[in-house]
Amino acid sequence: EEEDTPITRFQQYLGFKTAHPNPNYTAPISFLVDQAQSIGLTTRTIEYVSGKPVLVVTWLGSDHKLPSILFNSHLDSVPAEADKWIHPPFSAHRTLDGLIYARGAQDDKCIGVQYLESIRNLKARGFSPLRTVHISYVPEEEIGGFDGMAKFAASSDFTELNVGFAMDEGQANPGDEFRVFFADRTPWELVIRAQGFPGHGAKLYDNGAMENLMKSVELISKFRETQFDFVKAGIASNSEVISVNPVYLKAGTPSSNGFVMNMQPSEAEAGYDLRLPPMADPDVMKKRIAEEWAPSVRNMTYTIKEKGKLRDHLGRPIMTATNGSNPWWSVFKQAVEATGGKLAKPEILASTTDARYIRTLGIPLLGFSPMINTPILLHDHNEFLKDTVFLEGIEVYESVISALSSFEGVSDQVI
Ligand SMILES: CSCC[C@H](NC=O)C(=O)O
Ligand SMILES: [Zn+2]
Ligand SMILES: [Zn+2]
Repeated sequence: EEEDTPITRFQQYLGFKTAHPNPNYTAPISFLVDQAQSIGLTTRTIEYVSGKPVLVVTWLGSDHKLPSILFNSHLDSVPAEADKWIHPPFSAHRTLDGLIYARGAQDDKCIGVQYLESIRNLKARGFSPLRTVHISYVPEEEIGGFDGMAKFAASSDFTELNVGFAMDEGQANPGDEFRVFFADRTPWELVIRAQGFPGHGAKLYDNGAMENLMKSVELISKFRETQFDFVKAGIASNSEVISVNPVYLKAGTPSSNGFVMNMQPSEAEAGYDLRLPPMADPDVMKKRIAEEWAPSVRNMTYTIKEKGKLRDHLGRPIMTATNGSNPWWSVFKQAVEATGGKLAKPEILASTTDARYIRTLGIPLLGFSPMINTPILLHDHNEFLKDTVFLEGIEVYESVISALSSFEGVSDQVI
């Protein structure tokens, strides 16, 4: 006889092969639709880009005029190198001590199932929400969300949801406090290119392309070091500084067995992953790139692809307040504390999620994945989540969803 419990349902969801570059979106969506309908929730699937569906699950509140609450998660996962895992990454194998191994166990299939399981329990207890609760399942987050949340957030469907407050994924904590995130860093893809005189490999001369590029590489490494030093000295956390990491180098004259070794090439380029915290000044960064990292006097050019915005339409850094000015913050905080949980100091997320598309609309959003006493394994080999941690997360969401959806708002504001 097949068991059907929150854990086996989690394992089922983890079994779908949702890794890039060919994520299966149909199977997990039909599973989620079945789950949602069995709980008595309505579902709607929308394709803004063909083959890349967005699922919206809805639990209607008693007051349709009040703004709704949205819980988001992504359907897709990063790839996994199966031969480097102790259990196959889509087997969702559960060890005797309760560790469930799967790509996506932490990032972020846990919350996708916990949202539904907590509503199942709230319904069973007879709870009914004042505000409407929506859960969204979006594709393509791991590759930037451009064909997923970016399109959804820009749609009239999204506007019609009338979202007043939203939650999205966060990260695990090896310690015993729940982490919560009020902003994401913004990614820039930076490519710097150098041109220079070609010449014999034996010749010493100025203005070779490689030489020009290497000067920039050194300058960028120095800047990277100054930022990293703030972290090492404990002055800032990883996500509060600007990170710049080289991700590829491209140069050389190809030959049949590698590269021609006695030619200095006329072109060379390097690619960087750059992340800026919301307070960073994008213009200062651009000036540094133009004047120091890729100056035309050294025959250099560059391209920056900004994969998100740092400022909203009023020029304010895109972040959610975690103080008295944001009433949702205290509702959330109290709901977590009501379960006996402790919240860590709110943080900026070092990486980037779909949360940025929602915050950009001016909607307050907190990143949160209730996983304490858990090593941070997202994008790593042997990603796992302990069964008891998963189950405790359901209880945390019961408290969070019931509190947020019951929040009447503050007297003179419709929030
Ligand atoms: C260009 S946005 C990239 C989004 C991606 N998100 C998860 O890892 C990240 O690299 O942070
Ligand atoms: Zn994620
Ligand atoms: Zn991820």
